[in-house]
Formats: sequence, structure tokens, C-alpha cells
Amino acid sequence: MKIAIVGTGYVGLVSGACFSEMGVDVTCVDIDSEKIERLKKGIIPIYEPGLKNIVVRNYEADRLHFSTDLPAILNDMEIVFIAVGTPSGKDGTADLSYVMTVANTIAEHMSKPLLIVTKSTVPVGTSYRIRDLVRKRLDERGLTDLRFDVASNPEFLKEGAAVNDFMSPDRVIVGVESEEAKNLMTKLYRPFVLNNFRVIFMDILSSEMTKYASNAMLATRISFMNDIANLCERVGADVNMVRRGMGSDSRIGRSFLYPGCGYGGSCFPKDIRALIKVAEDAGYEMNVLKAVEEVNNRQKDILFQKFKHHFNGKMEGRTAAVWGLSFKPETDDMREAPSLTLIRSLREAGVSVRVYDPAAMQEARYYLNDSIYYATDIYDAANGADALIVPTEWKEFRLPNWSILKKIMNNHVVIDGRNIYNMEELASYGFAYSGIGQ
Ligand SMILES: NC(=O)c1ccc[n+]([C@@H]2O[C@H](COP(=O)([O-])OP(=O)(O)OC[C@H]3O[C@@H](n4cnc5c(N)ncnc54)[C@H](O)[C@@H]3O)[C@@H](O)[C@H]2O)c1
Ligand SMILES: O=c1ccn([C@@H]2O[C@H](COP(=O)(O)OP(=O)(O)O[C@H]3O[C@H](CO)[C@@H](O)[C@H](O)[C@H]3O)[C@@H](O)[C@H]2O)c(=O)[nH]1
Repeated sequence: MKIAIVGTGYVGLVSGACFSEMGVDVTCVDIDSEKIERLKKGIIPIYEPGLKNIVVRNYEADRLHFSTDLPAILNDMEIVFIAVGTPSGKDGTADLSYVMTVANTIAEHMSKPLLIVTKSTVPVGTSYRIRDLVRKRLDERGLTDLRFDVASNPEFLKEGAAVNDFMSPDRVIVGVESEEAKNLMTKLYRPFVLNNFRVIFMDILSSEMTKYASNAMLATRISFMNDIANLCERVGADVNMVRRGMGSDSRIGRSFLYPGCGYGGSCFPKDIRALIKVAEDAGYEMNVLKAVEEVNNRQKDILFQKFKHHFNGKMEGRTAAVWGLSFKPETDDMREAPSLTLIRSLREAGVSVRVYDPAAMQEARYYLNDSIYYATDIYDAANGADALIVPTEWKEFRLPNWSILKKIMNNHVVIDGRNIYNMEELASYGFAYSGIGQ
């Protein structure tokens, strides 16, 4: 089976590598020629555990190919996936220009039957827009009898766990409108079914909606817990115990109940905005999601507010150490990361900032340039600092040597954005501690 995946980012590269691992012949296509050349040399553009191995292994086995030339390979393919970005456009609407450009290229060059699958996260109805555009172009080219299908196959992988999520999905969602498309997608996902993973077929509109609704539900849990945490802090309850108590109810479950300094990343923030906008366009107001977004924006400011509170508003001339810059551990992605909100506020208040992240240092220079000090490790970052602030819970931050930190820090304050430390333990070393909801 031969497939192409257009867009070789987090989703395109991981999906392409994982399908090739299942024996499918995959060509990953991107317009970024430098990225494609580097991939051919085994240089992976993103930090994603386990990805390099399967990319290199399948490239060397000649099952995974890289190209910048979609027209040249298009007519060898049975399926083409569109996996380009859908960033927030004006008013939060999903910007579909990359998706529609790819659809247009397909329409201009296809001369054999094809299944076009949308893997990017797209507003309800987008696959039909693609179908209509392709049909129109084919008709204009005189190819009125050329058959093609569209399908929707949204992706649910998480960054930092992408390979595992793709290979062992909770479910695969496929939206189709023809038996032929269903048969082809069944064939492609047969290895997953053999491994007992569920493939759920439905209509295209429901498939597109399932993706947004899932992200919206997860983001809602997070904002809800952040609200609960902030209330716990005011009334003296322990949010860590409340979370454990709530999560033990099988109807609620344990995951995605961790309060923190807000959700970031390339998906939740933009997808919540896009779903609010889709609803608006349909004449409906998503009141819950508007509140989810509002709570999250406020939560992203919480570490700065705690820092300000601790120093009674006198921040100018102080130094803050920031551990963790990526929007979550095990990735170098800093899109909409809470660390950015924190660092920008600290800089505006005249605070010197010393940062360290195990994977995102290069990415940080792109976002924050020379305004901060880039440390070589956690202790270098903490050297001379008045406070240690942790927006991202990388594993290597969990058990630092507090005695060393006590010696090298100027003031002994820890502001914990992910509740990974214990207040009593830190007090025993002479640190003042503030976490989320505590
Ligand atoms: N990042 C995630 O964890 C994740 C998970 C699930 C779904 N998604 C969704 O998947 C989509 C892709 O996200 P991503 O994070 O992989 O994006 P990304 O920005 O990492 O990658 C997109 C890639 O598409 C390429 N591209 C743009 N226009 C192109 C064109 N005309 N032809 C070929 N390549 C082109 C870009 O050069 C880039 O390499 C989005 O809709 C996103 O919401 C992302
Ligand atoms: O209990 C939790 C869980 C997560 N987060 C934060 O939420 C954000 C997103 O985390 P996560 O969902 O793990 O990472 P993403 O890679 O953004 O993955 C989400 O977005 C993807 C893109 O749509 C989807 O495919 C995934 O299913 C969905 O989990 C991060 O800032 C986390 O720190 C919390 O604050 N508390």
C-alpha cells in the first residue's frame, strides 16, 4: 500500500514513520526543503522520544521516503493525507489556507482515483470544502469522470508521547462517505485492529467534530481543576488530596485533573478558540468554553502574581530562575507555553531571568532572544536567584539537591507551577514554598 502524508510536522512525521513501521510504503512531503534534506540524513526536526529510531530504520528499509514534490509522486498513491498546520487566524478562526493550498495542488495534478484524507484538525465541514474544491478543479481540467473520495481521520497524539499514542491509540476515528473509502481505511488500519485497538467509523462531520469536542473536554477538565485549586488555596483545602479523591470516582477518572499554570501548546488554545468561532458562525454561543479560555488566560499569569505577592510588589532588580520552558515535558515545543507569559511579565517588571530547559533552549532563543540568561543546567539557572519558578514538570527537576540550592540562591523562594514539590520538605531546608492551590 502506498500513501503520502503532506506536512511533515509533529503529526505528519510521526504518522508517516508509524505507518511505515506497519509495513506501509509512505512518502512524507513538505514545502520546507531544508527540513526534508535533514530528514534524509536522519536529522529529526523536533524533540520527540522514540521518533528518530523508527524514522531512520524505515528510511533505511526504503519504506519511508521524503519529498518536496507532491505533484511528482501524487499519482503513485492510493491515499494522500493532509497534515499541515491549522493555526489560529483572525478572531480565533482556524486558518485553513495551508490545507486548501494542498487540496489545490492535489486537484491540479491528480490523474488517477485517490482517497484524500484530512488529518489536520479542521472545523466541521472542511473535508466537504476540500471535496468541492477538488471536484471543481477536476471538472475545469476536463476530468469530469475522475473519481476521488474524501475522508476525515483526526489525530489524537500528544506531544512528548506521540509515537506511543499513535501506535497504541485509545481509538482511531475515521469519517467516510463511501464504501470504497471505508475499505481503504480499513486496510490501512488493519494492523491496529489486529492489535485490538478500536477503529470507529462514522460520518465525516461527526469525525471532524469529535476531534474538537475531545480537546475541548480535556481543556475543560484542566480549567475546572485550576478553578478548584485556586478556591482550595483560599479556603485551606489541599487540592492534591481533592484531585485524588475526585479521580477515584470511576465516572470521573484520574487523568487530566492536574492543576497547573495553565494549558499551552499548539492544540488546546487554538482549538478552543476555533470551536467557539465555529459555534458563533452557527449562531450558537459556547459559554462553557469561553469560561475555560478565560480561566486559562488568568491561570497563565498565576506564577508571576505569586512572585509579585512574595516580594510585596518590589520586583525591580530581582533575579528569577525559571526551570522548564516547553509547554509540557518531553517536548521542545514552546507554542503558547505558560513560561512565555511568565518570562515576559518578569522582564516587564525589571526582573533578571535565568532559564533552563532540557530540550527547548534553542527554541527559547527564537521566542525570547537575548533578553534572558540561558543556563547550562538547573544549578547554573538558580545561581544568585531570589526565587525558583517551575512552569514545566520535567522529570529531572523533581529531586534537586536542595542543600546546594540553599547555598547558591540569594533568596529562598520556590514557586511551583505543577505541584511537584512538598511544602514541608522545602520548609525543612529553609525555603518558602508556593504551589498551585497552595
Ligand atoms: N502537534 C500535535 O500534537 C497535534 C496533534 C494532533 C493534531 N494536530 C493537528 O495536526 C495539524 C498539524 O499540526 P503539527 O503540529 O504537525 O504542525 P507543524 O507546524 O508541526 O507542521 C506542519 C508542516 O506542514 C508543512 N507545510 C505547510 N504547508 C505545506 C504545503 N503546502 N505542502 C507541504 N507541507 C506544508 C510545514 O512546513 C510544516 O512542516 C494541525 O491541524 C494540528 O492542529 C496536532
Ligand atoms: O492534567 C493536566 C494535563 C495537561 N495539562 C496541560 O495541558 C497542556 C496540553 O497537554 P497534553 O494534552 O498532554 O499535550 P498536547 O500535545 O497538547 O495534546 C493535546 O492536543 C493534541 C492536539 O490536538 C491532541 O491530539 C491530544 O490528544 C491532546 O491531549 C499542557 O500545557 C499541559 O501542561 C494540565 O495543565 N493538566
